[in-house]
Amino acid sequence: MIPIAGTAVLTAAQMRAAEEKAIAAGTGVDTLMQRAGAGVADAVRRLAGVNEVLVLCGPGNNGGDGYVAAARLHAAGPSVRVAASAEPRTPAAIAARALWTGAVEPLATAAPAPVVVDALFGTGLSRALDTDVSTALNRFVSHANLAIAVDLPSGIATDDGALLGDLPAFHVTLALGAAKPAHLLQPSAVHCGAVRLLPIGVTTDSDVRVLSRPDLPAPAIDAHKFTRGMVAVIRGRMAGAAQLAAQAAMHAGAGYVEILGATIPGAPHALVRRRCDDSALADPRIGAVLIGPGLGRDDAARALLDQALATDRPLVIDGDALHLVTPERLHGRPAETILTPHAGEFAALFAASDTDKLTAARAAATRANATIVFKGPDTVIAAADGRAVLSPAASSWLSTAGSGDVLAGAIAAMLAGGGTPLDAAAAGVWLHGEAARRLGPAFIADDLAEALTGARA
Ligand SMILES: NC(=O)C1=CN([C@@H]2O[C@H](COP(=O)(O)OP(=O)(O)OC[C@H]3O[C@@H](n4cnc5c(N)ncnc54)[C@H](OP(=O)(O)O)[C@@H]3O)[C@@H](O)[C@H]2O)[C@@H](O)CC1
Ligand SMILES: Nc1ncnc2c1ncn2[C@@H]1O[C@H](COP(=O)(O)OP(=O)(O)O)[C@@H](O)[C@H]1O
Ligand SMILES: [K+]
Repeated sequence: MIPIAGTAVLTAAQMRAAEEKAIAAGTGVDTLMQRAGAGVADAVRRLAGVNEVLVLCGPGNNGGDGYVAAARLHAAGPSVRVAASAEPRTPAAIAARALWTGAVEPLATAAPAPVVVDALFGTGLSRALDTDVSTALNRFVSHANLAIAVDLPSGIATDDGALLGDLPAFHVTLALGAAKPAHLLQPSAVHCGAVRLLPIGVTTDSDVRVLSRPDLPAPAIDAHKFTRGMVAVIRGRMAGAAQLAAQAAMHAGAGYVEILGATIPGAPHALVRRRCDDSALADPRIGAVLIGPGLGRDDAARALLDQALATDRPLVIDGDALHLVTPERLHGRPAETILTPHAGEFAALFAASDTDKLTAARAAATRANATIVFKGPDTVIAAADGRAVLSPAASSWLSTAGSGDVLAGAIAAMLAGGGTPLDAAAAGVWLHGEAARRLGPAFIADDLAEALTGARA
């Protein structure tokens, strides 16, 4: 049971390919199922203690994992019962079923237990759950003190996180072999509870990974303010938003932050103010320019955006600027670009799409030749080369005005500090989430900007 931070994320097809590779190399599916079932039994025993366990088994290999786990749990001591939705159908699941010597109760009439283990369906789910199955699953989970899903909560679409039925929420999900997009994308992720990885000896590789704590060392002994990263924030119509972003960049660790345009009274003394002209933007020491927070969408805003796009400095584009730019305008830029849209800005920039958030973000990154931070309760970060990072759900208290400005400032600081755009965006998202976690409930964006200092430290 290991945390999924930093691990590879595989689709159902990629997982099957990894499984087939292992099988071709001599590790049979029965061996993989034994490893999976043993890992599940071990995790359940640790989490459930002496409480009675009810294992729900489906017809495929997810059910097979359930039978193996039930047999192993029984051998280890705890009281275990098994209920099944259908007879096992795959050879491996049929063999696993034979290991369970106790009764197999019908799903509809089985009594609940304090601990329920859902091994009904995993990556092979091909359609919505039948109502009788989802009714039974809800009944068991609502009566349990602890609900554990094997690989995925049954009824969740592995690759896009859609809910194929009326699903309960689980406390823990044990991802077998690798995390899947559904463990991180909404609406499914919230049904998974805490996701833990059970390695099963299958080599898993992917361009998509789970967000992890970035490596952000203290400044080098010979560091000075410009080597730590210089951020220029372009002020637009609403100075407060740009100032919030600038403060966030400072608290996230940038060595020098300037606002291009007038500040407002009470701005931090450490914040430098300059006129926004071509020479200010051409300063070669600038590591990242940020435009968009509070920019406005009028002609003055368009002129500022033109200036920002013309610089040869790395650029973070947020907020209003995302309504003024087009993906095609970003193609010729001589330096890296990061775009930080929420769902509305994403739709305005790339047009609404009916694909899942990961696919949409990756396509958008390629189209704009930029790194995309597609924000929300399941933030997806995608690079133009196809790599992507999925963030576990951050605090829902982030749904407060100005928290996006803070994120943009944090990302600009990371970019100015010298990271690749994908690493910088991921580090900014991590710092933002960590600052929110440290604050607990009911904070405002100004608190969040300040809390970046603690998260960065
Ligand atoms: N990858 C690995 O390395 C390893 C994977 N392992 C495990 O295998 C799991 C994947 O197993 P799997 O492919 O057999 O699919 P699974 O999720 O058990 O369900 C398929 C069955 O359910 C049926 N069915 C589907 N939807 C349905 C519905 N709504 N309502 C009713 N029936 C429905 C479907 O029938 P069909 O669609 O053909 O009609 C088929 O019979 C994976 O999650 C992991 O736990 C480990 O054991 C070892 C290593
Ligand atoms: N329910 C939520 N759970 C987790 N994070 C959220 C949630 N709602 C918003 N966020 C995060 O808060 C930030 C909000 O950004 P944005 O929508 O641009 O706000 P604003 O424009 O007010 O600054 C984003 O980083 C987003 O991912
Ligand atoms: K399951």
